[in-house]
Amino acid sequence: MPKMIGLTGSIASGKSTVSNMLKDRGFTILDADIAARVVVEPGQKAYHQIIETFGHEIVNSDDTINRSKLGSIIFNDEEKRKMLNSIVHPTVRECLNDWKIQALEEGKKTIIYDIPLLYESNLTYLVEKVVVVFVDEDVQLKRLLNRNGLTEEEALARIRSQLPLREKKERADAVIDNNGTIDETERQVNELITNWKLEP
Ligand SMILES: CC(C)(COP(=O)(O)OP(=O)(O)OC[C@H]1O[C@@H](n2cnc3c(N)ncnc32)[C@H](O)[C@@H]1O)[C@@H](O)C(=O)NCCC(=O)NCCS
Ligand SMILES: Nc1ncnc2c1ncn2[C@@H]1O[C@H](COP(=O)(O)OP(=O)(O)OP(=O)(O)O)[C@@H](O)[C@H]1O
Repeated sequence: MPKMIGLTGSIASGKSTVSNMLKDRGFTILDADIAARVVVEPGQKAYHQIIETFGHEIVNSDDTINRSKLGSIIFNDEEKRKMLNSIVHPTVRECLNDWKIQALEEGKKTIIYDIPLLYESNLTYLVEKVVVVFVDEDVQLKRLLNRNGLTEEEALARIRSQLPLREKKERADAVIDNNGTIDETERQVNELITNWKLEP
């Protein structure tokens, strides 16, 4: 049985940065954000449910979901966020499970779940150990503003829609501090691989 590892953090804390480093070293990453994009493509079950719930105004002219519009609705309204989660999350779990089965068939020694809402959605049962990618809130806000072109108010609403990152840090089996340079983060990723004896 391979080692099952959870990789989490909060919005813009650096999960993708760390998971790309792990991918470069040959590790298999099951990415919940990617799964959440696949399951809302036109024709998929969740796609129709989202339109029934949020209306045709969140559909682009090419029939895809307008993620920016849907984001501005759900990050400002907890009830609507819960509605979207209840549509999307079950199909995300199914998608991740299909990918896991494939990775098992391929004989991988380590399977890494990259799940931003690992703690919020009580998914820790999927993994043996959790690593949290941590940044201070001011760094997180600055990086989120730079990356997504949101207003400060929109960025803060996104940060507050998740469990505080310091609480995730307290629950973690290991923490990667991503406040510093990319090189400093890379060094911690290498240490983690050594300490946990991880092999692809
Ligand atoms: C609202 C949507 C359309 C916004 O899309 P957008 O392309 O702008 O963002 P993206 O999907 O890349 O998500 C960026 C980050 O936002 C955070 N986030 C996304 N959804 C949620 C949510 N429901 N609750 C809290 N944080 C969330 C995560 O940290 C994620 O890494 C999209 O995030 C979505 O469909 N969310 C619901 C599914 C979900 O919960 N995904 C998270 C992993 S399962
Ligand atoms: N150590 C670092 N130094 C400078 N910039 C960084 C560092 N780590 C990440 N970034 C930048 O910060 C932003 C957020 O990082 P990343 O996309 O990896 O976070 P994430 O946790 O995957 O985000 P999300 O959950 O929102 O998708 C990106 O623009 C990334 O290039």
